[in-house]
Amino acid sequence: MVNSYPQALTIAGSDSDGSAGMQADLHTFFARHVYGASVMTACVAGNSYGIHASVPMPTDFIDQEFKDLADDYHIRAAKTGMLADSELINTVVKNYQAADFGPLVVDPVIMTKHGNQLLEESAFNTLRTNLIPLATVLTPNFFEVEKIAEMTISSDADMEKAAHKLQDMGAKNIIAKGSHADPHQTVVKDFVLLASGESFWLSEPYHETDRVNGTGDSLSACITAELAKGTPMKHAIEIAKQFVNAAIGSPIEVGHKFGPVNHWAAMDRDFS
Ligand SMILES: Nc1ncnc2c1ncn2[C@@H]1O[C@H](COP(=O)(O)OP(=O)(O)O)[C@@H](O)[C@H]1O
Ligand SMILES: Cc1ncc(COP(=O)(O)OP(=O)(O)O)c(N)n1
Repeated sequence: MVNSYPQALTIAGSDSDGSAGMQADLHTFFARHVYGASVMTACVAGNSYGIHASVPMPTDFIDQEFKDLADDYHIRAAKTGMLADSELINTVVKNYQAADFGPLVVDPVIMTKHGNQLLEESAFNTLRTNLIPLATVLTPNFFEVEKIAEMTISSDADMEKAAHKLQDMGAKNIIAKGSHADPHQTVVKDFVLLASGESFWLSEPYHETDRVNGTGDSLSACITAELAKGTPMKHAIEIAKQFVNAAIGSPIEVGHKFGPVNHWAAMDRDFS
């Protein structure tokens, strides 16, 4: 007997320490029982202390990666991660539009939580005008909400207003991730605005740990995996929030500083 698994795609940068980027996406797809394919857009060299070098992939190589997958695989959902600059964003937009890869989850990776800039400032407008309108789901973190919506967020009402601004830019569903900068907070809450207009806050317990590399990638990859399985949007987002929380809540010892989340802890859990 040949087993069959839904196929999902990550269009992202490779992170050499395995904690974030494409590697975190593929770990997440595996943990959610989805087959993971990848279009590599860039390579970063780094470890748990940070990122130390980065190179973009040639655009004709990216074209070939898309072509080879489109010719052979049945991708049911895709996500974007690090896209580095305007040229790479436009290459990905062109190829995604030509392919039939299902819903698109856009993680608008601008900067890591440790301050490494992964998208050139000059590409922000291309992100806003060319990629965000294609997003079935947009998953900005607190900093990215402020940057993309061009607003300062200092209250829940600000966050809700910003999410509506992002929807006005063309993204269908938004999960605007809240701040977790305060070590005394007890919960981390994200604002969700669905295409239907329904909106709500999702809360989970705050875990005080340095092992949080790849949280955003794992959240967006989990949404992508669930969409590839056909899980309805609201439930896909709810599962992803619980999945990431479980992965953060049970740290593993990898690296000496800011380590990865633990996908094993979240594997095969029945999130309702
Ligand atoms: N220390 C933490 N405890 C619990 N949840 C967290 C913690 N850090 C991040 N999260 C959650 O992980 C998800 C990814 O968010 P975030 O880390 O802000 O993304 P990014 O990696 O894009 O900066 C969000 O749902 C956020 O609330
Ligand atoms: C290659 C690569 N892509 C993305 C990231 C950032 O990952 P993300 O999960 O959005 O953020 P952190 O939680 O790692 O800050 C990365 N580091 N490398």
